Amino acid sequence: MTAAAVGLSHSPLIGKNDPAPEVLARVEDAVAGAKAFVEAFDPGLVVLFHPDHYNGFFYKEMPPFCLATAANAVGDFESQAGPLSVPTDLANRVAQGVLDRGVDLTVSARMTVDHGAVQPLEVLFGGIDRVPVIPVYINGVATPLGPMSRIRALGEAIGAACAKLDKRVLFLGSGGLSHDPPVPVLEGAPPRVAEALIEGIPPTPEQRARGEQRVIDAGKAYAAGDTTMIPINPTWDNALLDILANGTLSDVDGWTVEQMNAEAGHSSHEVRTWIAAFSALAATGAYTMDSRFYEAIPEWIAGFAVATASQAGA
Ligand SMILES: O=C(O)/C=C/c1cccc(O)c1O
Ligand SMILES: [Fe+2]
Repeated sequence: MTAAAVGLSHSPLIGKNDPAPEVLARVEDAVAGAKAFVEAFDPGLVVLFHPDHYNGFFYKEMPPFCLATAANAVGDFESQAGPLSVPTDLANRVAQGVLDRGVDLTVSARMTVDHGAVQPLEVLFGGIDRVPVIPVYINGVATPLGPMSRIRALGEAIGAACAKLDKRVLFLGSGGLSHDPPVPVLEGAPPRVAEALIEGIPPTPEQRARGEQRVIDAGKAYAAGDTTMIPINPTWDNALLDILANGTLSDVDGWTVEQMNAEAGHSSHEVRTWIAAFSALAATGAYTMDSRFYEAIPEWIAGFAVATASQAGA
């Protein structure tokens, strides 16, 4: 088995509230580099660690993480809708391998995914159905959130399970880094919002459009410096990228949810997808980070990063 990893921030505001052209050009360069890396690696299987933004997972059952044996994209923020190419038999084998290694994984035979899963597939592969992909949801917004050590354990178990496959496997993490978009919170929510967060009542097109406009407006306010959101934290973001580059992944075990909220915003937990992806790669052997890009982009409400890594000596 051969493995590689890519971490890629996502934002539903890309193309809807863009930063200055020179910032955009730097991002496009970094993304083009990641695309070239992926093309050269030529994965036979992608394991996609992604969060959800109350489009697929709701409080009636909210697992800390869940592996899909089939998945459908909802099409929020004009992202692509429809089925992903999930190889069900392989997904079941990986799920069994994770459970055999003592991590209490849940599975979904009909996972709904949103832009958090779709955007990296669109950006790196040109669509959601171009490559066999096993989506692995990791909760990054819905409290209570578990310890970072369990995310490492999940990533390691998935890496070890995939090492048994005769495949070229790309571990892809989608999200983060520091950011604090206006994602709804169950605690203290008005009854109608609470019901939607618990039951997952699909929004009407008008409700969805209003919710999306609220995020776009927040991006404009964030960029104008007129906001109550926790600022993007480049120091925190670069410290995380250093940990990933150095392979000292257990350094995150001491991070607490409260500290992450305060220092990097309430959606900084999306970095759990990066931790899982790099832990999976680390479980297959030593690795090197081949490329690393970072820029704070308030217009996108994102500490925006792109990184690629491959097995040492590959
Ligand atoms: O409201 C949502 O569904 C998500 C918003 C958002 C904004 C900026 C960066 C992200 O990672 C997001 O998910
Ligand atoms: Fe997100």
